[in-house]
Order: sequence, then C-alpha cells, then structure tokens
Amino acid sequence: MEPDLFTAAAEERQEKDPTGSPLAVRMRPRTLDEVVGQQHLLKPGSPLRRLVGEGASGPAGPSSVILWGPPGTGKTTLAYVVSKATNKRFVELSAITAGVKEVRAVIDGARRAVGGYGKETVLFLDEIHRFSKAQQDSLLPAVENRWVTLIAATTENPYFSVISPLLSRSLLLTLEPLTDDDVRGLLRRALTDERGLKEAVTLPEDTEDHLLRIAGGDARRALTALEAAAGAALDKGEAEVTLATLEETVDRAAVKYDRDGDQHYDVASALIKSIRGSDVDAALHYLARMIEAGEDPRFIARRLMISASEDIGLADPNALPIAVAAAQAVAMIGFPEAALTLSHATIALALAPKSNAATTAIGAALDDVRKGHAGPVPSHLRDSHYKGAGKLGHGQGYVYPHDLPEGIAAQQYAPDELKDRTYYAPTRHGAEARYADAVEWTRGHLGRKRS
Ligand SMILES: Nc1ncnc2c1ncn2[C@@H]1O[C@H](COP(=O)(O)OP(=O)(O)OP(=O)(O)O)[C@@H](O)[C@H]1O
Repeated sequence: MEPDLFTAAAEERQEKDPTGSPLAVRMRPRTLDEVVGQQHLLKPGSPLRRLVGEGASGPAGPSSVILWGPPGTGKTTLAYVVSKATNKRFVELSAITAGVKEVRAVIDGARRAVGGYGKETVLFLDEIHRFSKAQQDSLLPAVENRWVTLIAATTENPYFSVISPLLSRSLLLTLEPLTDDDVRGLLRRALTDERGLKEAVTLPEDTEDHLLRIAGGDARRALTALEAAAGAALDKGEAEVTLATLEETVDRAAVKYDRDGDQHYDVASALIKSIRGSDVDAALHYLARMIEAGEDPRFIARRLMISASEDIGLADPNALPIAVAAAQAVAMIGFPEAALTLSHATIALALAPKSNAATTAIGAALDDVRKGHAGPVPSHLRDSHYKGAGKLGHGQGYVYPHDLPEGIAAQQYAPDELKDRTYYAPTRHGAEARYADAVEWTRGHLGRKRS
C-alpha cells in the first residue's frame, strides 16, 4: 500500500467522520493553542511558532525537527498542527513498519506534489530511533534539499539513536511529561467537548484520580481509558463512570499489547518459555506479537542470547553464536527486515536440544560461595612469580599437565573443603552427550571421588 495514499485516506476519514475515530484522535488539538503543557516550546517567537508560520518574516524555518519526549505527550499532535497551520500535506510513517522503500515513496510523492500543484509535505516519522543508520541516511537528501519538512519523533535520547548528520541538520525540541493537571484538563475537555463525549457521562473525583494514576502523564492512555470506561458505564445504563466500572474496563483496554506496560514482560516471558518448551509455533506467535507491538528488536535479541545459555547451553553450542549474530544483525538492519533475523534465531533456539546444565552449575557454585564455602587456594596453585613465593611454598609440587601423556595431572585444584564437590551435571541431550563423556573421563583422571 502506498503510504501517503493510506495516510491521506485516513486523514480524510478522520475529517469527514470524526465520530468513527478513537476519542484520543478526535480530541487531537487542531491549533497550538489547544496543546496543553509544553509551554517552553510554545512561547511567542519560539521555533515551533515560527514553524507554523507565526511571525514568519525572518529566515525560513528548519526543514527537519526532532521531537524527543515520552509517549502520549503530543509529538504526533505537534507535527499534525504544523502541517495544518501551514496548509501542507501530512504524511505519517512509523519506523516500526516502514523501511527505505516507504521513505523513498513518500519523498517521490512530495516532489510530485510540490511540482504538480505547489503543495508541500510534512513527513512525520514516528519512532525514528528504530531506524538503522542506513535507513536514517535515506532521509538526508530530502532534508538537505527541502523536499519535505521532516518531523521525527523519538522516545529515546536522540544523541544516541539519531545519526549525527541528521541531528546536526535538525532542530531538536524536547517535550516534557504532562503533569496530572495537564491530563486532568484534557479529560475534562473530552467529557464536554462536541468532538468528545458531549456530556454523556460524568466523572467523579475518585475515578478521575485513578484515571490519572493509570495514565502516568500519557494523554493518549488517559483518553483511551476514559473512552472505554464511559462506554461500559453507558452500556450498564449509568450516567456516572464509577471507580468499579473504570477498574473493570482498564484490563480490557489494556488487552492491546502495551510495549511499556506489564504485557511487555509477560509476552517476552511467554516467548522464552515457548522456546524452552521447544514449541516453535508458539514461540513464533509471541515473537510476532512483540514485533507488532513495536518492541525494540535489540530487546528481543538480548532475550534470545540469554535463552541460548540458560536453556540450551552445551546441548547445542551453536545456539549462543546464532543468538549473538542475530543481536549484531538486528542492530545493523533495523525493522522491518530484522524480523527475519529474529525469526531465524527463534526457530533455531526453539528446535535446539535443551539443557539447563550451565545455569544450574553456576547457580550451585555461587550458592556455595555465598554460604561461605571457599577456603584457601591450595598452595601448589598459588602464584609463584614474586620474590619470596618460594619461601612460602607457593607453587611447589605443582604438576604441569602438558608434561603428562593424557594432558591431565591427578592433582587437587579446588580448596580442601570443596575437593569432591561437583557442580556440572550434564544432560545427554544433543551435543552435551560429548561433554557428559568428557566430564566423566576428566574427573576420573583427576582422581576425583564421584559425588
Ligand atoms: N500536549 C497535548 N495537548 C493536548 N492533547 C494531547 C497532548 N499530548 C497528547 N494529547 C492527546 O493524546 C493523543 C495522543 O498524543 P500524540 O499522538 O500526540 O502523542 P505522541 O507524543 O505522538 O505519542 P507516541 O510517542 O505514543 O506516539 C492526541 O491525539 C491528543 O488527543
């Protein structure tokens, strides 16, 4: 689907039939004056005011703006207001689902629009930090040549996540989290406004306070929860949104996976458990949910690296290199193609033979150390390279294993207290059978008692 057509159609829908859109979209400010909070960006003469054409007698505004701030604080809104105020086309892309191809299509469309009917374009790119370096590079010509006004949004520090040639050509604006009073003002406006709930319900103070707690400064989350709760109250024939109704509905409103909420960890946990359980299809399902929710591919790759050692270990020593390679690849590729790499690694891990022997081995060894089972290092193993070491007997009696035909000397390595303690208990799954044989053989040659 050509992205600018899609967005144009969506915009048109929104304008013609505002009642069909979610409350948060219907209540989206149309002018800078309707924007709450962010006063530091909205002072008369500020770069943002200049961008909407206010007092625009000076030099042309920047062709690229980066908006950095927490979710639901007005980044999309500001981009939308800028495009409306300057009568430009508004095209929206998300770095989660779009790649270089989509960026090029928008840029080509923008050049056609300006050449054909003199209409300029605002390209709003959400979550720019999810673009790889190469994907961000593809934006540079359009910014340099002013083919579009780029407004890029990010929830992460742009100094780490945006390439420096783009950063240096952009105006960086930082959005502050909305205060509870800001969000309260938006909720009250939404309750009465013609575009909003038109006084269909009332919101008692305790429900409002709880709503503000749920929202945590995110206006979209507040309006979405209000809409769900108001709908539930009306379904019950109630004109007041009680605390009970709100509590019943927030769970349902949160069914849609929330990248920043608890589901983030639940779904990640289900992915790892499905891999551990060797259910490749369930693992792919949870992976798809994470991708679709806009999860950071680097977060997913980190979890896969942990799983490779925690649940597969030496049963397939290739699992860790595959997971590490996947982590490196996704950092370079970015979405959408990173999904292929993550799928590749997830399938390999899910179908690999399983062993938690590496996990339990270090767990048991740490447990002993933490309980104080340590004891002095045997003197024949101590450092013998300093003056006086000989006098202390350090290093004396040490047998150099390579001097022996088997390459293993029957001498004690562990402290006395732990000399017969074993930690590694290999499985016989996959390649670990080899390690099981090896540990048997080496413990025998070391003269260790079986324990
Ligand atoms: N500062 C604000 N003033 C008024 N309304 C706001 C503000 N911030 C957010 N909203 C409301 O919340 C909705 C979502 O906000 P918006 O899409 O602008 O957030 P965002 O910062 O782009 O979030 P995200 O990072 O999650 O995409 C808007 O449609 C609007 O109704």
